[in-house]
Amino acid sequence: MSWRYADNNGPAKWVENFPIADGPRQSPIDIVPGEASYDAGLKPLSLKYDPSTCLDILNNGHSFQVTFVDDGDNSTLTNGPISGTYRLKQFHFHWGGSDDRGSEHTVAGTKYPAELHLVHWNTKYPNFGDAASKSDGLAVVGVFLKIGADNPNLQKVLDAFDSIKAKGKQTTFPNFDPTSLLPGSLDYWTYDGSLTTPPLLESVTWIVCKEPISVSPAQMAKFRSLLFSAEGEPECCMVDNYRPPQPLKGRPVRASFK
Ligand SMILES: CCCCCNS(=O)(=O)c1cc(S(N)(=O)=O)ccc1C(=O)O
Ligand SMILES: [Zn+2]
Repeated sequence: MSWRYADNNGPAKWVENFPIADGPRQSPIDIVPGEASYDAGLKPLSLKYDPSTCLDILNNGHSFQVTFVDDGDNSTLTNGPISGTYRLKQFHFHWGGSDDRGSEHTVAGTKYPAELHLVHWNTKYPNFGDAASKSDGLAVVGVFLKIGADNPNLQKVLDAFDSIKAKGKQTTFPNFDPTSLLPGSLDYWTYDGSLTTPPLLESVTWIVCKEPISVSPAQMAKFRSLLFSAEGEPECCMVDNYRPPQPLKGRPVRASFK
């Protein structure tokens, strides 16, 4: 099924092929800081990434992703709200057609121009695909991007875009350290949610950082130079690849900070 983000195949239509779209723990959500409850039991995040596990960068037709070797515990997420060890599988972004929108999570209704997602899977399961179907199978760390100074670490990712402009294009992307894309503070909100793209599986522990990282207007323009379309198809700019906030349905949102 070729889901996208346009009016005829976008988020409002996904429920037709993925009924879980109307499920009890869908993502993203609007995070209302005043309604989040501080949980002193929440541990700090432990993110330990090995740049040598970075493999390639791919335009998958709905975003681009940087994929990691996940056959060992080289790049992991531990502590935070989760128990056990989760391995980094890939990171990707969501962004808007202009700087006033693009993030999936919002903070008291505020949209950021983009949002980074670092996807990890629980090593209590044999592989990513199996984990993706379990209620505690995945943990995604979300980081907001805010318009400001040029981000030289992000620029390393954007410099690969000329080789992956169209859907299906892929190129090697060695020795990148995703730690360089994390904000100075790892204070976070956490709640139980889902994948934000089909199959929308309700298997994600969301960990959303309070502090954004910077992105310059020129760098945002570079994001918007990618294409949803494959080579030989009419060009369709990859923009507005975000799902809007979904009903909280009584879920608690916890804060790791006061
Ligand atoms: C077995 C089916 C799993 C498909 C989900 N794969 S994923 O890497 O977790 C993912 C997460 C997300 S998200 N926004 O982190 O929920 C978006 C896209 C993808 C993707 O596959 O491109
Ligand atoms: Zn995502």
